[in-house]
Amino acid sequence: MAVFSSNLGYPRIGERREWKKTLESFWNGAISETELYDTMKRLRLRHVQKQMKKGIDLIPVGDFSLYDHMLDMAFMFGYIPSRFQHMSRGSLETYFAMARGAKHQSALEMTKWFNTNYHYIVPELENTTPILVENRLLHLYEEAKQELNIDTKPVMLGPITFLLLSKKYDHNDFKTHLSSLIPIYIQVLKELYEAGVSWVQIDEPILVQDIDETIIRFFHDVYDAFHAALPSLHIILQTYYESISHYKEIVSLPVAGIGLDFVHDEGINVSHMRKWGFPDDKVLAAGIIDGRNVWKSSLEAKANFIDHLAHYIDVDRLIIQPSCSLLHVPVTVQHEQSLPPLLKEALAFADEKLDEVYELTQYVKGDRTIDDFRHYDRHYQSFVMSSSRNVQSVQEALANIETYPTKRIDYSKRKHDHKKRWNLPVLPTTTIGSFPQTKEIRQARLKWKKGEWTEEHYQSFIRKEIKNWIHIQEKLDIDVLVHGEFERTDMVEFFGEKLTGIACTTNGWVQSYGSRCVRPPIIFGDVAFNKPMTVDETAYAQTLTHKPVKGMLTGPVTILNWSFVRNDIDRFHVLRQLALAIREEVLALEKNGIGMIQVDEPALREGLPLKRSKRTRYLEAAVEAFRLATCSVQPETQIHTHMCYSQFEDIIEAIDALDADVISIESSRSHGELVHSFEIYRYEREIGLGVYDIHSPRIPTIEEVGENIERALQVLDHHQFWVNPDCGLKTRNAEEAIAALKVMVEAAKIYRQKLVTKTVSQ
Ligand SMILES: Nc1nc2c(c(=O)[nH]1)N[C@@H](CNc1ccc(C(=O)N[C@@H](CCC(=O)N[C@@H](CCC(=O)N[C@@H](CCC(=O)O)C(=O)O)C(=O)O)C(=O)O)cc1)CN2
Ligand code: MET
Ligand SMILES: [Zn+2]
Repeated sequence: MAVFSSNLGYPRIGERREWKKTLESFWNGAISETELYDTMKRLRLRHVQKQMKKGIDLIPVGDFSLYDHMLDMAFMFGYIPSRFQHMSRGSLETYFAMARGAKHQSALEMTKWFNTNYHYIVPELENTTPILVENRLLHLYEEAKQELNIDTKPVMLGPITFLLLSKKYDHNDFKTHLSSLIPIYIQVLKELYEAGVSWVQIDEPILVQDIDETIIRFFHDVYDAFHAALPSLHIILQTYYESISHYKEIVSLPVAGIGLDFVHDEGINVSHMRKWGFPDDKVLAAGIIDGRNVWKSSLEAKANFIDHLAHYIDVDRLIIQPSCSLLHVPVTVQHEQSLPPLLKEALAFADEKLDEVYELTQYVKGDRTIDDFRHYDRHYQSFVMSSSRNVQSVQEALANIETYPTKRIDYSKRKHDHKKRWNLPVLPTTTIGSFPQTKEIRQARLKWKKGEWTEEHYQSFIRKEIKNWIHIQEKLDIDVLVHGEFERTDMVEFFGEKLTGIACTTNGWVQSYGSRCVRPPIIFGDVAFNKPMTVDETAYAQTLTHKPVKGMLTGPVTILNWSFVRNDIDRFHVLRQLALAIREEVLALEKNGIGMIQVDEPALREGLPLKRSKRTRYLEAAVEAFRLATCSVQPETQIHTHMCYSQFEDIIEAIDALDADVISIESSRSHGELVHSFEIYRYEREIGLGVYDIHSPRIPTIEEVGENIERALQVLDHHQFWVNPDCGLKTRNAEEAIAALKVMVEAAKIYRQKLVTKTVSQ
């Protein structure tokens, strides 16, 4: 055996977001299907070639996608929901319609990929019998072979994770679905093998969750079958994001290699190796470079770790790789021009991480010594010691954390104050915060950032937008207004730019879903409030209307989960620092006459640890942070919060414990399921279950919105219920946003009227 360097997945978006721009040009008709395919092919091959030049031996193919890798799997197996079956199978039109919805078909649901800010399309299996529509992996392998003469490593999601993450089938039929998928996987693998593939990576991240014995038995069925059919193909069974729960059983499966995450496993994977050893007929694909954070590694410490692994496995059976796909980090540090130099030197994005993988592989081969690594991360080390990480006022506040209120007067008492203060109609209407971020707004911001526009010019442009949208909201007759968030690039980045201790990149883009990207801020030091961040725009909006304007902030948990966080202290310390900083902003808004303040926590569910045993601690910390941020307000101030993109059933008690007066939750793509959880859990506060999907350009009908209201009112009291969209409207255009809101307000009015008639007739 030889030692290999490997990668699990490379960012799709391209160094300059070429991928995003190409997709969007195709969607708005600026380029043809052929141009789309050609550009995508060029990008895909460029990525393979780049990895080859960096000395990566096992280069993934199949990680690249035109939208999402789960959707690719569903598509490859012909899992086309019936509402799309009139479209031609395998066509690009069908593919994008499933992802984004079409005129008469709603899109498939989209949800969080494990504990990340990446979202996947949830396949709907219905009673489809899968077939192999196209062996995508074979084409990708052959493409790289023909064009670049590189033997790549096809990567795909394994059948068990695929099925467990899919929906619209009876889970009692899991076995039947699995039985029909196994031969198809085997066909894919067989064709790959015959084409000359030697290594295949099959991802089964579900193995890091708490799965039971029955599922483990299915793992035997699947991998026994693969082995029986293709005894000579080298399959790596790959896991990531956590330690695996059934180590002993999993490492005994008949595969050539096991991929483990040694970064996010809290030492558990190694302790399993210590306890049970590692089979001597397998390779260990060792994930030792952090694929989810951006700090340079201490290669010295990593080399020591490899030496430690050597107690349990011959080093010539090691594959050195990142802990997971590099999908979650930006492409390269190279193009960053505005980061403080010391910080820039402390960072490693995808490309730099691959260099680290290469270096460590050379170490295992004996071509590097630990001495060679001594100075590699010196900038990172000096950074760790810097004063930005030891701000006295922050440290003092943390030491006195118990002096900050985390409890308000009883909800039952303050609720009456709120009813009196605003006297809103039943089923009040509102929106989630953002209005369309048009090209014009983004370009204005770009000009301001480049210095072509003065601060005043930009500010007055933003005010014009606010004014326009306050008028639009009044005309639509919405009850609780928002200023529209026009001044924000992104809800997390915006606060990252203003808080002390956080830096923002210029080109550090990461895919969030489809073509949408984010630049996660880098929390490098102690976090502190500097000066009010949202008061000017919010207070200005309030001067324009007699209706209440809701202040709009991003909560501490979300800032934490959507940033790259320093790793020298416990994350929960950072969380408390963020909570105290946001608390200052809440108080500043309140002081300036804003009576409703929404503190968004869309990432609260996403941060939930994959292992149940760790959840209580996380949820306690998250709830504490939210309460630290919000509980210092006066009883008459109404605190709102908002969440989206998640399954909420298992955190509903924590949601309650936030003690927010009003919550809005995304629910239209999975309405029935969410409403059902309120049958079981008696939620007493005010709540808006999103009544239409904002991710689709489709305008909902009054009937659809009405049905959603009606279903919610079956389990929630009408005095509790708010009517709002699923999430902010920043990704829509003005025309779509206005048309949909009009429908929403009309539907709310119809139901209001129905309620009045009902009360009168009773
Ligand atoms: N951080 C985060 N995570 C989240 C969400 C979120 O809002 N934020 N929402 C959920 C869904 N995820 C989303 C992620 C991204 C976007 C989104 O709209 N992203 C925008 C980028 C937003 C942004 O930061 N824009 C900047 C920079 C825009 C830009 O590309 N500027 C051009 C110039 C302007 C132009 O010509 O368009 C350039 O630099 O070249 C700005 O507004 O200033 C995009 O990909 O298009 C939406 C939802 C869950 N996770
Ligand atoms: C991803 S949650 C978004 C909440 C934010 N207030 C907005 O409307 O965009
Ligand atoms: Zn949202």
